[in-house]
Amino acid sequence: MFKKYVPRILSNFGGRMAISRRSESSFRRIADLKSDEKNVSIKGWISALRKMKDNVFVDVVDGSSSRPLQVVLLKNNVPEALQYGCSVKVKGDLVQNVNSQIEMQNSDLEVIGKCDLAEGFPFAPKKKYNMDYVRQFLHFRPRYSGFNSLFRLRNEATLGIHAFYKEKGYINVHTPILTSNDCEGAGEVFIVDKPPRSRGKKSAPEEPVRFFDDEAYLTVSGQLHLEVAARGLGQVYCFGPTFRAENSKSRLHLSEFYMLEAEATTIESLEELTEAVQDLVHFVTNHLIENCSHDLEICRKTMGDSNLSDLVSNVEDMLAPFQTMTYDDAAQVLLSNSDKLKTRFKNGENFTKEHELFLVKHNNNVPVFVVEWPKKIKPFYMKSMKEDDNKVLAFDLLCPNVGEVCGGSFREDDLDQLAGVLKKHRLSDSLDWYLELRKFGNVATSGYGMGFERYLQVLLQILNIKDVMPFPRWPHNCRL
Ligand SMILES: NC(=O)C[C@H](N)C(=O)O
Repeated sequence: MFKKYVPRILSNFGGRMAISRRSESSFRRIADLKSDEKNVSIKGWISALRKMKDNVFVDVVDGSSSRPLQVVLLKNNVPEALQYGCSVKVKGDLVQNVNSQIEMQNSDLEVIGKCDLAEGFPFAPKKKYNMDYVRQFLHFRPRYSGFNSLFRLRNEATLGIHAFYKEKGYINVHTPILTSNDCEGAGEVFIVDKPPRSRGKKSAPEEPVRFFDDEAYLTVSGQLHLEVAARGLGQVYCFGPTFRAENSKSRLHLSEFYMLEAEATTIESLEELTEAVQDLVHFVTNHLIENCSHDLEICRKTMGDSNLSDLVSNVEDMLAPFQTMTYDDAAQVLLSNSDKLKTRFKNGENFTKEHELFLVKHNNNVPVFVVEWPKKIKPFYMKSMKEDDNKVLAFDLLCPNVGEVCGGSFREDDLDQLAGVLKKHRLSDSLDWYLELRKFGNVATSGYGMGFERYLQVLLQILNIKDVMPFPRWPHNCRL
């Protein structure tokens, strides 16, 4: 029997655990403040200063909210080092001011860390900087108002994603980052290499390199592991860092990004699969609107690119019913508009970014699923259509600003078919276990992978993917 263990710092109120006040910090978070409280202490950074005749009005932010707390200081009570950007401790009484906002009065302010523009702090008060400039200072970006909001949005979207899957009964699986499969057809892989200890020391014995003499890679997708987990758990998902080694410096690629992937035995048609993706996008977008609409507004205003006007979506576009068109229909649209395209489209081939964006625009900037793709341009694991063996049961979800945000398919589950495909791709040895999944207790699965940063780019109208990732990595750039 398990005995219920109640840690000393926890007390049990009516069956619900509450953390004892003794473990709480004496500092409060701005988001939690209410008016008419006295002697409240906060810690944060100065985001604005306004000097009046008798008072100085100071805006303090602490990361908990997009709204700063206004602190009123008497002029003769202002520390000398007080400047935009410095870190402070403030204590005072909270009241509701004439603008119905909470304000701190009778305040005592202590500067904890000075911040001097003259000594080289790269951001001046009230100035708007372009994203390329801000990106040079990854170590200060969380304090820049748009990024401050972005971090909270990423957090809230993550919570929304987990809430969505919990509601749908999916199990979160921690798929590995180090993996021995490099063969998804998803892109180029980073190879894991252990540096030989002997390097530089002639006498020491040679140490094995790579992954203890074996091949190992940084994951390009958790899909194959999810296919394992789904045949046991039914409905699974993973959400974690994913790595691609393409030498691309485009505004849409990172060497490390977050991908949300799901796999299920319970979905029976391509229509159901695309519906599941639409539900996910709608749920997470609504979750963000409900929980951090001000952050959404700030992010779009300070970091969004208004030059994108004909490419961007409104938040509402992400909540509209998405469109669906077959690859063949999409191909017809591109062929009949070839005079408007810079890159030539050849039927049966993949779309370029320009083609993807053209198709979205053609659908009035509402996200569009392109379904039923030619087999020869899609990865080996996709299931052929019964009606046409040259097509696979797959989709790409195309969105404004970025093009493809999500891709998915039914997986080939026929043992003989898959054995043939693996043989053709010389994968029979490395993916023997993948084939065995179809041999013992098999059930068909389908799933998808959504680029988290691309979704945020669409929602926030942000041009460059590097600006929706806290610490972006791209070719030749691994700062911090
Ligand atoms: N789980 C998925 O379907 C995503 C797919 N493996 C990809 O990397 O694009």
